Amino acid sequence: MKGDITGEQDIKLLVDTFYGKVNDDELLGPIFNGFAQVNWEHHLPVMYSFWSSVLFGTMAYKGQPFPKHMRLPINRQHFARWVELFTQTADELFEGQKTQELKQKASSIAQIFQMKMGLIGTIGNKLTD
Ligand code: HEM
Repeated sequence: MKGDITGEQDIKLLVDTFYGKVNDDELLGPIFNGFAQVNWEHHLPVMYSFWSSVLFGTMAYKGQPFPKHMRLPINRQHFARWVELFTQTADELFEGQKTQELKQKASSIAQIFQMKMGLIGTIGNKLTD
């Protein structure tokens, strides 16, 4: 039986598994590894601290997530794939209240990013395809 997300080890497993899928994905892989040339040794620990701050209020993450996304060549399809892979990863590994919270936070942050980028209007109200 799957358990819920309870601490740092679970977050590490989630993040590592998720970015493993991102790397293999034909839509998202080239954004991270081609366009943005992400340094994974740096990015993964940043993401551990981001999610532990969001889920457990650890305040380990001090950055500002949105600006890094502003200039990426991404549209609603990229965000839909990101959310799909993230949700899939969470459901494969965990279940429970924190897991629900995680998936909900991820999709609402994805919505906020898309609104700030002008890709969608208010939630669920698309401006363009
Ligand atoms: C199409 C969707 C997305 C793409 C292609 C994407 C791509 C990226 C890239 C290229 C970086 C910069 C890595 C670096 O070189 O430092 C980054 C950073 C980050 N992303 Fe995303 N991202 C996406 C969606 C999201 C979403 C939905 C979230 C939150 C739920 C998120 C959270 C973050 C955070 C916290 C950082 C670290 C910012 C920092 O350095 O402080 N991303 N992302």
